Amino acid sequence: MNWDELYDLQKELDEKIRESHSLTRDAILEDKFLALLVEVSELANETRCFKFWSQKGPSDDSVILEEFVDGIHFILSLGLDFNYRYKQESIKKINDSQTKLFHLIIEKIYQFKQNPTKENYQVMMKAYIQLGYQLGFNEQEIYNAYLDKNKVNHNRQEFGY
Ligand SMILES: O=c1ccn([C@H]2C[C@H](O)[C@@H](COP(=O)(O)O)O2)c(=O)[nH]1
Repeated sequence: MNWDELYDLQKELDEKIRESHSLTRDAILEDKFLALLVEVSELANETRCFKFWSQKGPSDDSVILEEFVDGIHFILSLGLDFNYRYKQESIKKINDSQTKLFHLIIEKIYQFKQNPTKENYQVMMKAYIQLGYQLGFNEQEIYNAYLDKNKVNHNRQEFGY
């Protein structure tokens, strides 16, 4: 994965959003953390992994992948706010349930919010990618879906989302 390319694309999008809504980084930081938590919850909702009361299966992979890359957007964006970049690490697929991995990523997001170090940023992104792998996506799929959604986000800003 070419992470530098993704950070550069995210930077362009974030700048466009901040400029068109006349916002500063500081003013939106708390909202951005909440946005990330909401995206993680929307993702969980599409997987339906926690719906022990229901027989219905998960949404289509394309829907789940789009939700997943919404979260990637916000994690990249937080990296830009703190001037951190995720360094590619080898990630082993672990056998924990999806529910466990959702709890783990939520913990790591709060850990980073409370103590925004470079190490905690790395751990947060790693936990998120691990979740993506567990959901069945590979790097190439995540990369392509990020590019597609980034374009959608640019269009939305141009057409008054
Ligand atoms: O500063 C921002 C604000 C939003 N988004 C992107 C991330 C998600 O892909 C999308 C969220 O859009 P909703 O569909 O949840 O409105 O916007 C950014 O990349 N940067």
